[in-house]
Amino acid sequence: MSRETKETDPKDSNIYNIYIDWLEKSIVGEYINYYDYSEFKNLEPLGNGSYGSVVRAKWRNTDTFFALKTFNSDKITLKEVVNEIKSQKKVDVHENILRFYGITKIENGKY
Ligand SMILES: Nc1ncnc2c1ncn2[C@@H]1O[C@H](COP(=O)(O)OP(=O)(O)OP(=O)(O)O)[C@@H](O)[C@H]1O
Repeated sequence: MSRETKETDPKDSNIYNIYIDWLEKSIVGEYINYYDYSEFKNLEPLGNGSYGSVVRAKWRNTDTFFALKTFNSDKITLKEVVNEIKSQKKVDVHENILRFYGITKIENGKY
């Protein structure tokens, strides 16, 4: 299936809306912390994974640093972002698993 066909397929856009709804309801219901992207400063690249790049960022005027993971929309669907968040919540009881703090939205509207 070509990319164009995929994007205009109403079935796909319904699925997309289901995941956008899940994400936005989780943010509004405060099940997931939402950080304004403008609160992150001093962005420095950390590495690249199969989903996209990871940067180190300073939060507000604190000494707290976060690793911000971005998802390339051409490689991953929103469904996979949501599934990653759900999986992370199930396994974050282990000390070797990085803690998931929350989500932000970059200028182009991507989470
Ligand atoms: N919390 C972190 N602190 C420091 N570096 C990190 C952190 N998270 C990710 N990185 C760096 O970014 C790279 C990419 O991370 P990412 O989680 O996207 O992928 P991965 O775990 O390496 O592999 P995959 O994409 O297959 O899950 C890592 O290999 C690492 O170098």
